[in-house]
Amino acid sequence: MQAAEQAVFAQGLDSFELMQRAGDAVAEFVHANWPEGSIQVLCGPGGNGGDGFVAASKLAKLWRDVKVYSMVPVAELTGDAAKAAALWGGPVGTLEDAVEAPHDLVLDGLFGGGLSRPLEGTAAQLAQRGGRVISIDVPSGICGLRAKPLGPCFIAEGTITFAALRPAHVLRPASAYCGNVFVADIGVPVQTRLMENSPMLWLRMLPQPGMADHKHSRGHLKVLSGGISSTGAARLAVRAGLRIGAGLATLLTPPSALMVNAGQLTAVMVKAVDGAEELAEAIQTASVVIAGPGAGITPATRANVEAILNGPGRAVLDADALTVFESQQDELFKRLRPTDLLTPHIGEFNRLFGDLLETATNKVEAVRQASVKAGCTVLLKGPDTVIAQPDGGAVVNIHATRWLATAGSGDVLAGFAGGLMAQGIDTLVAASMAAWIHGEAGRRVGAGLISEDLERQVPDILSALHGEIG
Ligand SMILES: NC(=O)C1=CN([C@@H]2O[C@H](COP(=O)(O)OP(=O)(O)OC[C@H]3O[C@@H](n4cnc5c(N)ncnc54)[C@H](OP(=O)(O)O)[C@@H]3O)[C@@H](O)[C@H]2O)[C@@H](O)CC1
Ligand SMILES: [K+]
Repeated sequence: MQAAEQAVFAQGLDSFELMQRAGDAVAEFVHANWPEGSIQVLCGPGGNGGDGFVAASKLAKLWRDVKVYSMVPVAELTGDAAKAAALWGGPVGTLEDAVEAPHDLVLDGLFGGGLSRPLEGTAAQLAQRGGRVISIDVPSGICGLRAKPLGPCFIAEGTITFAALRPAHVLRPASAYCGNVFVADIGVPVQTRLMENSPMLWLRMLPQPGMADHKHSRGHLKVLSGGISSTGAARLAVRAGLRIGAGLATLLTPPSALMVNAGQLTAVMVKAVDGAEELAEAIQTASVVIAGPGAGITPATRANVEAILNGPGRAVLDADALTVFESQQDELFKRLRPTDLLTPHIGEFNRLFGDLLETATNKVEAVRQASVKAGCTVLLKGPDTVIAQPDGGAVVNIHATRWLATAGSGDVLAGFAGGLMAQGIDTLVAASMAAWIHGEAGRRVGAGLISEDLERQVPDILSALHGEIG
């Protein structure tokens, strides 16, 4: 049982009342989205099956052609599931009966939050049968908390869950089995610390200049360039940061790469810095400094990161700025400030945080634990990008496209985050905005995307978002 639900029961709200609300919401979800066809309702032995019985009763009242199959004989059901089964006045078949029975849709109410082991026997056979499935809470066979299948599992077109998303609804591999996920409000006052990224979370905080603003009041982003043969990554980041609204953007470059950088930048300023001491001086006026893209895994990069973390601006550390601390993570962690941001991909994450992805319950927990270790916000890039801050707040971004898996894509993301942070946005919020806008830009470009294309999508995306605000 979810902690929030337990809290509600402690307040005296009846668990069967919740089950009835859940089952009614399931029926409405099914009827609204799959208005035609006969429905085979599969009910398990616990609460998930109870929801199935309630939903079946309601769907029958909506004149739907419903047949119900229960994993255990109704007489053996106990508690709320037994009460729910009593609401259903029609015949109840066995799961074996369901295997060959004709139907158009399956409503999967076999197991939800109480799945404790892989599906076996007829349940496993039904899961692997194929066909159109709508799942209650999670597709049966998926562990909602660990966000992965325990064995055979249903593949749903749609999943309806209650009160709040579970990790399985947004994290791979489980999310791939859920189809479209709908969260029904059943009156549980949830204070979830896990959110799916969406403009709804942050639209009103999206920065836009006021009439009295000028370039100096909109934040100064500084990005550290790599050496002469690896300058492109930092340019991608700095242009992305300027485009997303930082008032000023400066590329800090080794003197040897000054000409190559200066030759390719116009609105972005370019300043030569030779070594960590000069860097420390150059970042005194920075709101945010980005380091890592193209930096190189060298003692110089490490000295530069240390200088940045001693400076006044917030830091966005990516790529080599993370890898350079591979065998001395604590040297990095002790310097990070709570408002800094790390943006590792999975390899960089493992180098910094060891086997957290293996040992934590799920990816969200792994990134939460990483953010506690680091003492700042951590964004783990992937098809399900997870952003977490040390107090447990976490956002998962699934607004993306596979075309974003290309060179330089992460540098642009770091630039978006840094550019938003430079405008004064809270780190977790800025990272969430950046991840969503990055995904949206990728979707707009689609096939053939190269990272240079992403920043060019920003004006239209920002206009659309600001249009929503009015
Ligand atoms: N909590 C609430 O307030 C609300 C909850 N709601 C609903 O309740 C659901 C959670 O209910 P639940 O806790 O009864 O768990 P559920 O998944 O139905 O079944 C557990 C049973 O299955 C058994 N079992 C497990 N794995 C098995 C396997 N592989 N093969 C065979 N058996 C297996 C397990 O047995 P055991 O592990 O003890 O041996 C136990 O008997 C939740 O997902 C939502 O739909 C809504 O009504 C809203 C209000
Ligand atoms: K289910």
